[in-house]
Amino acid sequence: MALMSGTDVAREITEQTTKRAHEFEQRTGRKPCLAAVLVGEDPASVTYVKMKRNRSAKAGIESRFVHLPAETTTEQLVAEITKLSRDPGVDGILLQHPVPHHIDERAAFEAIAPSKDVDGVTMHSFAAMAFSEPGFASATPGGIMRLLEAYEVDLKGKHAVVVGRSPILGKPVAMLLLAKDATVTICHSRTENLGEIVRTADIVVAAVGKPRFITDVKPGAVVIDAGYNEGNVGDVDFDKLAGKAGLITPVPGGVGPMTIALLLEQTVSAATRRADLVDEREILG
Ligand SMILES: Nc1nc(=O)c2c([nH]1)NC[C@@H]1CN(c3ccc(C(=O)N[C@@H](CCC(=O)O)C(=O)O)cc3)C=[N+]21
Repeated sequence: MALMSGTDVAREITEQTTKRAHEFEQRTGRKPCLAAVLVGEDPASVTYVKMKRNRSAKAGIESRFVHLPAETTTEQLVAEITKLSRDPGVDGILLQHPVPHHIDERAAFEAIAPSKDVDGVTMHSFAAMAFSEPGFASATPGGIMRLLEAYEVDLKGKHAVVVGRSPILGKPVAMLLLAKDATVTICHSRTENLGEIVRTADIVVAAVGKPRFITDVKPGAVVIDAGYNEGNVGDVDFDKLAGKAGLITPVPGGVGPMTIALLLEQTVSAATRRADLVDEREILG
């Protein structure tokens, strides 16, 4: 068994991001700017947003925090996000998931301008991932793909089993694996014989949201744990699989840091692209 260190790969990516953020500032006189939107006071979400903002600051990215009360309506949230979408000082927008149940999350996500969707949560970004067109990857799926790449995991023709089908994790990571010529199976809460299917996988991506749910794999399988349950517990029973997997991500120190690295990298890319467009407009008059 060998560990896949998200911490190490994320550090390398963020070094590059920091350089690019600095170049952006030299060029435009301002830092790239990420707006983080949080609705309500869920303690885990408060912590994640804080982590993302701290990591942004360290990389030379300014962050703006829009903290809305739990009673915010869909209309109010859409209005706030639309404002950020139109604000020329904002390069990227992150709406922390989950939002309170009474809010139409899809409507809120779709208020994010595609050019600022650095967290890859809109239908536009999903379609780009599904069609292998340029665009922003969902942060966690994008991070998982970069981790597999860094450890030179061969995906072509291999059986990848994704456990979970959420719109910002299971579904998009399945699309990205497919684009790399993996044979992809998506399992979920209604799947029959789930354990049997998982045991046929060369690569397992656990994205179910159930602590230590994956307890057995094929010997030598590559195991990616995208779970983030309370107390830093993943969806994979690490102790049970450590001796059996070929490569495995720890929690913490695996997918989590990669998610943030991708968010920051894509924020600088969004900023740079917008500055390029402004320059182009000036040249063309
Ligand atoms: N729109 C949206 N985009 C997200 O990307 C998103 C979200 N909503 N909602 C919540 C989940 C969760 N998430 C994590 C990111 C980093 C760590 C992370 O870096 N964790 C550290 C440990 C945490 C610690 O050090 O305390 C690690 O795994 O090493 C975990 C979880 C992003 N999410």
